[in-house]
Amino acid sequence: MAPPTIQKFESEEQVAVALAIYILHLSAKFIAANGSFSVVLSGGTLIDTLRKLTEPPYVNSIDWSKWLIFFLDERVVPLDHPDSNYKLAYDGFLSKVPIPKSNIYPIKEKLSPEEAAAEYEQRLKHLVANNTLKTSPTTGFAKFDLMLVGMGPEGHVASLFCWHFQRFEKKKWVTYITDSPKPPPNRITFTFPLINSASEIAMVVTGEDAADAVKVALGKHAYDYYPLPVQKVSPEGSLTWFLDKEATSEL
Ligand SMILES: O=C1O[C@H](COP(=O)(O)O)[C@@H](O)[C@H](O)[C@H]1O
Repeated sequence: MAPPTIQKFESEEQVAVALAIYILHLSAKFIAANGSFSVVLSGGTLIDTLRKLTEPPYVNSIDWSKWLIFFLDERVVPLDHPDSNYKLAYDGFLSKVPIPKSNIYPIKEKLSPEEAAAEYEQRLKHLVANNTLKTSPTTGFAKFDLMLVGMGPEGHVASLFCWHFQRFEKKKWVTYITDSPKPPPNRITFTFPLINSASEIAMVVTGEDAADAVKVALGKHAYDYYPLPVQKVSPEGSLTWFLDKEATSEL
């Protein structure tokens, strides 16, 4: 992987603007090259940081009809449950932009975590087989154009947590967890081989709660040891960090 690009901003508002410009350019680039733009959303604070995309001039400058939306991780709850990442994304972002409903891929409801993970993985493999999604020639996993990745204050990404074996998964594309340390306990999540097959990853991290984990991931001794899931984010494409002043306060 090429060294990550680290972009630091004075405020979360500036992060939101820079992120909108970055996504706008990638959207145009991938649509021109492939006719579509596959985007993977995290939940959490990321969704609010996408707000500029729903406003002029950005909202009118994007060909939303070509976007395909996937979920990096999901809580195994009904899609209208307050804990659902789909509901968070729908209320805060997807309902405000004209992405066709058939281009949005939420998890299937009423399945166990294990079944929901297997079903989502099968659906991704089907989309690769019918050329809706690309494959990484290096890893054989699906190759998404852009993953928008948030980070929890203790350094988790997606639903891949410290001290949980899912972060070492090598074969599955999507796995599950039934004892998430952050509620709710039942979740499905993309695995690191799938995450790291992406063309572009944006790590979007704001707020002082994240400062300690940012120090471990990006500070002077960052590469001496690898205790945090976020340190395993290492795509075959490009990695860009979007950080506000508070998140970098320990660097
Ligand atoms: O539980 C989750 O947490 C992470 C981080 O959320 P944040 O609120 O600290 O930004 C999020 O990226 C993930 O999608 C979500 O399920």
